[in-house]
Amino acid sequence: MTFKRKKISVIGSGFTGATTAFLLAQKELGDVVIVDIPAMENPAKGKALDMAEAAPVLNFDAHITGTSDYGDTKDSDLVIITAGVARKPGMSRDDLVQTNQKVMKSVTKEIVEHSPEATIVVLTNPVDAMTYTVFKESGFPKERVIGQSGVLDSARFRSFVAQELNLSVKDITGFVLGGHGDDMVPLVRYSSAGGVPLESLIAKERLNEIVERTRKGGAEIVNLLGNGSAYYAPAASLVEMAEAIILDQKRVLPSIAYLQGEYGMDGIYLGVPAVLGASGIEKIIEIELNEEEKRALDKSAASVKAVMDILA
Ligand SMILES: NC(=O)C1=CN([C@@H]2O[C@H](COP(=O)(O)OP(=O)(O)OC[C@H]3O[C@@H](n4cnc5c(N)ncnc54)[C@H](O)[C@@H]3O)[C@@H](O)[C@H]2O)C=CC1
Ligand SMILES: O=C([O-])CC(=O)C(=O)O
Repeated sequence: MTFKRKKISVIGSGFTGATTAFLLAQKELGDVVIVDIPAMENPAKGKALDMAEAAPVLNFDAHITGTSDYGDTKDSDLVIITAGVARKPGMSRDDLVQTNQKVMKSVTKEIVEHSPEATIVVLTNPVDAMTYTVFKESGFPKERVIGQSGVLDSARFRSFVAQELNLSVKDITGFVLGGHGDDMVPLVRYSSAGGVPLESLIAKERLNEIVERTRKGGAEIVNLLGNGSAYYAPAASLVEMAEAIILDQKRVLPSIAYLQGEYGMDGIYLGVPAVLGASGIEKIIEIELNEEEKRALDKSAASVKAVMDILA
C-alpha cells in the first residue's frame, strides 16, 4: 500500500496564512499549498521556498509550494481561508465585511471547482459572516464549512488566567462562545485551573477585567502592531482545528458552526462547542446556560445577525 499524504491548501499568504502553513508543515499534517492573487504569487512562492529550506533543520518532510494557480490545490482534503484584508487601529472587524465578502465569493468558487470534497475552515473577518458566505457560496454541507474564533478567544482567556494565577497554561481550561466580536461570551462558570472553578480562585471584579480583556484581545494586538492584526495565536488555533480534522481526533473545540435549532437559534453561524473529526463538525454540544449566559449569547448572536444582514 502506498502512503499518500493529506493535502492542505492555505488561501492567503499574508501573516496568518504563512504562519499557519509553516506550523502545518512542521507538524507534518500534510503537504501544504499556499495560494495568493497573481500579483502576490512571487512572495507566496518565496515564503514557501523559505519554509521548505527550514525542513532539514526542523526535521519535517511535508512539501510546501506557493502559487496563484488553483489547479495546484486540486483535491485538497482541507482548505483554510485567510485571504482578504485585516483591520487597522480604529477599525472594527465588521468594517471589513464588504471587501472580504467579495474575496470569499471568488475564493469559494475556486475551491468548489478544484476540491469539491474538501472541508473548509475560514479565518477571514468578520469571521462569523464570512463563514456563512462561504457556506452559501459553496453549497457544501454545513459540517464541512467551519469558522475559527473560539479556539483563539479561549486561548487568550486561558493565557490571561494563567498569568493572573501564575500557573501553567496547560492546567487552565475555559471556552468562549458566540460571535468573534466585543460581545463574545467567555464562559467563566465552565472554566477551571486544574479542575478548580476559577470563581473560587479569582475575585469577581478581576475575573470581569479578564473577560473584558479577552473580548478586546484582537484590538489590543491591532493597536500594538499598528499595521495589521494578530497571527501567531490565530495560526496556532487554525492548526489545532486542522489537526483535529486531519487526524480524526474527535476534539471538543469551540468552532463557528451553522446552527439549526441548537441554542434556540436558526440559520446563523456562531461559535459553539463542537466535536471536530474527519467529517468536519461531527456534533454540536449544547451546554446548559444560565439566564445571564443565555442573554449574553443572544446579544452576541444579534450582533452577528446585524453583519449578516449587510451581506449582498
Ligand atoms: N477569525 C480570527 O480569529 C482571525 C481573523 N483574522 C483575519 O484573517 C484575515 C487575514 O489576516 P492577515 O493574514 O493578517 O492579513 P494579510 O494582509 O497579512 O494577508 C492577507 C492575504 O490575502 C491575500 N488575498 C487577498 N485577496 C485574495 C484572493 N482573492 N485570493 C487569495 N489571496 C488573497 C492578500 O494578497 C494577502 O497576502 C483578515 O481578514 C483578518 O481580519 C486574523 C486573525 C484572527
Ligand atoms: O482583531 C482582529 O482584527 C483579528 C482577529 O480577529 C483577532 O486577533 O482576534
